[in-house]
Amino acid sequence: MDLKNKRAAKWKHHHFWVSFCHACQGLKTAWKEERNLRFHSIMTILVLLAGLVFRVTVMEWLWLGLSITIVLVCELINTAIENIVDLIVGNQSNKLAKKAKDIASGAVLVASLFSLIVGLIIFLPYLWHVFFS
Ligand SMILES: Nc1ncnc2c1ncn2[C@@H]1O[C@H](COP(=O)(O)OP(=O)(O)OP(=O)(O)O)[C@@H](O)[C@H]1O
Repeated sequence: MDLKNKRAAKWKHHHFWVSFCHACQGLKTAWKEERNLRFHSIMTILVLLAGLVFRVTVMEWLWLGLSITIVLVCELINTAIENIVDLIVGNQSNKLAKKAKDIASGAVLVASLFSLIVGLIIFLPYLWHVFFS
């Protein structure tokens, strides 16, 4: 094993709970550092409350759950990509860094638009019922 592989092996943990704690630490860091993630999390809580208030069906819960999960996962991957790009280029302006970050943000945008459409399809009929019937 060469020096590089030995160093990599130092960080390797094969215990499930150690990996689980690292994943939780990652969520905590992302929550602390990413304003957008906090915004999406607050939206998630509002959507879950709306689901409870309107007593949405099981199928609707599944679509809401899928939409929320896709947005949060994209936001976490976007954050990881931003950190990797910053690690590589630091404070320097770089065309490829911009491209990578913009594309990662694009993924969050696509997921958010999908969630918005799902939310409108599910909640508009309930709102219509409350206000117009
Ligand atoms: N090193 C860089 N070189 C050139 N442009 C950059 C660089 N870093 C960031 N940018 C540009 O600035 C934008 C914002 O980058 P930043 O790292 O602040 O992410 P952010 O504001 O957290 O983005 P997001 O809203 O997607 O989470 C990027 O999408 C990119 O267009």
